[in-house]
Amino acid sequence: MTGTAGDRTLLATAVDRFYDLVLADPSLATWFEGVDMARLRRHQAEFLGSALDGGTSRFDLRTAHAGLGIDDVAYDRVCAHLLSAMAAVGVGEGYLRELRRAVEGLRDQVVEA
Ligand code: HEM
Repeated sequence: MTGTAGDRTLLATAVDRFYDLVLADPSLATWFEGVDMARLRRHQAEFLGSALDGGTSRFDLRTAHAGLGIDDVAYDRVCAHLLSAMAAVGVGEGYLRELRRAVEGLRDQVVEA
């Protein structure tokens, strides 16, 4: 999805929308207190643009989330916000299906509680 400049702009828009949804969700907001959100939005867009397209990423998700006590419920909610943000910017069904499968594959690296 992230081959062209247009794709990268779309992804950045989706990531902004994604974190707006996360921060507006009272069951998730506390995890992000004190986090530099501009940096996180940037890093998430970079991560999604590389790792989820089958490439490698400089981010180690296990290390990034270590000690945060993230459980399956929180993980499911974050993934739901990610998918609805992607859908809202007009990403196609096929890509959404791939994305759903890809984020399911990351669960073990993020959930620890
Ligand atoms: C689809 C699953 C997820 C992906 C792909 C993902 C990806 C990332 C990435 C790329 C970073 C930046 C790492 C860095 O800057 O070195 C990050 C940081 C972070 N993530 Fe996630 N994440 C996911 C799920 C979650 C969930 C479920 C939560 C909490 C409910 C969460 C909370 C955080 C927090 C708080 C940080 C910032 C940590 C810090 O800067 O100290 N993430 N995540």
